Amino acid sequence: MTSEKGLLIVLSGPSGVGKGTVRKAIFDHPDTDFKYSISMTTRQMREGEVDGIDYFFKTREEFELLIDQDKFIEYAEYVGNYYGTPVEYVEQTMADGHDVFLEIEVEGAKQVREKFPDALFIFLAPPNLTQLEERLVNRGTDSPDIIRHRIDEAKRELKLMNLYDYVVVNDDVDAARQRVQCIVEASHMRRARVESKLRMLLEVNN
Ligand SMILES: Nc1ncnc2c1ncn2[C@@H]1O[C@H](COP(=O)(O)OP(=O)(O)OP(=O)(O)O)[C@@H](O)[C@H]1O
Ligand SMILES: Nc1nc2c(ncn2[C@@H]2O[C@H](COP(=O)(O)O)[C@@H](O)[C@H]2O)c(=O)[nH]1
Repeated sequence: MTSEKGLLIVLSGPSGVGKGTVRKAIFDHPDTDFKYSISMTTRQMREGEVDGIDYFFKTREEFELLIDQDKFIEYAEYVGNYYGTPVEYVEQTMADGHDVFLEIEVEGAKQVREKFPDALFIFLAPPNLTQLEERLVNRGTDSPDIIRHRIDEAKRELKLMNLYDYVVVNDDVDAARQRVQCIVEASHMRRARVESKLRMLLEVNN
């Protein structure tokens, strides 16, 4: 990495598209050296989830206090629960020179874009809506009502994919993992080129 500050990588997309699955494949891969920002949420813990690993689970009161204290770089209310990205971890980790990876929904990504215009925004898209619904049903974590709500949200979110730097279709987990890693690598190369050009220009002007 040539930049002192790490890159902020935002992976977003509708619920059930496979963001968590692709993220796990990325972090299980030996080439990956970025850090994952664990979000806070007020939703109920699912079977198998661990506090502090999957999320930091908070009550609504705790979360709202953190909002008042400006402790999030972004937060959103999604299908009845709050989700947010803790500011301290992200800023400190990037300042230490590490890339930070966020896996968040679309409204939160919009807020990150306003605060971090240099971040890299990747939209993970499903091959189609039928497969998206099948994935949510097969995952078996949500009631039919919640799945309907998430699909309604997905229809709205899919219309916003053109606001992203890249769209990756998750037709296959390993292929999607490779595409995301490639996009991050290309982004680093581009940053390095721009920085070296800038250095040259500054030398010429001095
Ligand atoms: N490429 C794929 N092909 C088939 N199934 C997939 C693929 N990617 C993920 N899945 C499955 O789809 C389901 C949803 O995946 P996952 O939980 O990773 O989605 P998500 O986008 O993180 O959802 P949420 O936003 O609700 O957390 C899981 O059961 C997962 O195993
Ligand atoms: N805006 C944010 N969205 C987040 C964050 N962490 C997770 N998420 C997204 O919420 C939905 C629902 O998640 P689930 O675990 O209940 O299925 C999903 O799209 C997540 O990516 C966050 O910090 N901010």
